[in-house]
Amino acid sequence: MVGSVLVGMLCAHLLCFAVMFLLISKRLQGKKMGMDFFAMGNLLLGLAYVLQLVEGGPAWSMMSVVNHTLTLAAPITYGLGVMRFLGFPAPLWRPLAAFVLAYSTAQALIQWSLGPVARYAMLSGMSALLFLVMTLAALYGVRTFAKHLYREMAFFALLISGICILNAIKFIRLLQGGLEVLHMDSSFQMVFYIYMSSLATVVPPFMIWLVFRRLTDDLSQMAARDPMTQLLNRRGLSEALEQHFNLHNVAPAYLLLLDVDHFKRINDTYGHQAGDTVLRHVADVLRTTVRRGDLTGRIGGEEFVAVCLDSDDVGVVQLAERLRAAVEEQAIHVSGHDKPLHCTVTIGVSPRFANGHALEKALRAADVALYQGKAAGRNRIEKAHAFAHIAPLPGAGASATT
Ligand SMILES: Nc1nc2c(ncn2[C@@H]2O[C@H](COP(=O)(O)OP(=O)(O)OP(=O)(O)O)[C@@H](O)[C@H]2O)c(=O)[nH]1
Repeated sequence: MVGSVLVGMLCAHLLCFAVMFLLISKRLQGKKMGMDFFAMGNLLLGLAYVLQLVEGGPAWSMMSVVNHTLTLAAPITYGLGVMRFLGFPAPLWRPLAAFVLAYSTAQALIQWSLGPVARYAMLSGMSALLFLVMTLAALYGVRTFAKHLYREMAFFALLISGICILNAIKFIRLLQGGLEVLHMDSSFQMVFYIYMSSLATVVPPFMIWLVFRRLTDDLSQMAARDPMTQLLNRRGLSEALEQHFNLHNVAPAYLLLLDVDHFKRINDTYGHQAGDTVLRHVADVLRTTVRRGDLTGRIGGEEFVAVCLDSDDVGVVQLAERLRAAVEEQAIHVSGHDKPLHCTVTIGVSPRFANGHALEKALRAADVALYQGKAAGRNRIEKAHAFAHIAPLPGAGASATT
């Protein structure tokens, strides 16, 4: 009786959260983050437990075959959902259909050749194996593809390793004691159902938390980046610099302000779309030319920024020269035009500065140098005077610059 109540509650949890996952996945539209798969997984497992309740105990029937197949199809679907969440393009229907066919056939063969105990043991053994693979994948993910979800993946691995262990114990007990073990009110089954009910209560809010985290991460990424080039915007640069200087003992930085020469002429001659292609090209050059760890941004129409971290007066000018030469040398292919375009940039270099608050001052200093570079003929590098010679921005406090 108690066993049936536990299984009934488990069904209710699974099916309710299946509906919730489905509603969330509908809301997420294009980027469902595996929520539709989790809804399907919960539905399959919920239905499997409904069948178990209806059956009452071990039996050889179509219902039992379907029950076993659904019980294993659910973790496969969850696994595929986790892959989706992590950004791998996992398909659902084909692997699921292939599994349903293969496992239903295997059940018939095992039942006829080895008997019912072997069929139930196969279910527990396969479940233990599947959850073991999922636990190992989660642990592997902690060190590799899901490093940013370190705590979440470790917690997930802990939870599912519990089901793995319980199924492994059930497998052994089935082989030793036969189908008696599966009696709904046996103490082992009670522990099993209580653990499953706890999981069915804990895991869905946990998954929803993961989606929420991903969405808020995406939002802050969007707020910090320029949508056209995916470089940092002014806000993103400021935050990244703050973070950099919050680390102890970091060397001062330099700011390079790049402006595409005669960009209005490019727009006017080739059109706005060609202008956008040129901007994306300059962004790519910037991204690929700076050192790993340096910051790159777009702060206005055709104005770009590189913040050179951990360098010196000679190194920063070398970087500026590399950037200038790379932009000048590379041809830009624009759709609708046979001949590739060429463009140049003028670069203003700020004096070095040592805290995140100095960004505005550094921009101002680099801008003055840039203006001088434009006046001197463009396609060149101009290094700023010391900050002391630059008129302070309205409202800017004294910054610890060097
Ligand atoms: N295609 C495109 N054009 C933009 C974008 N943002 C600003 N612009 C254009 O960039 C041009 C900037 O022109 P100016 O400020 O006169 O500078 P310039 O022509 O590059 O001249 P110099 O900087 O003096 O060499 C303007 O025509 C803007 O309309 C953008 O996102 N895409």
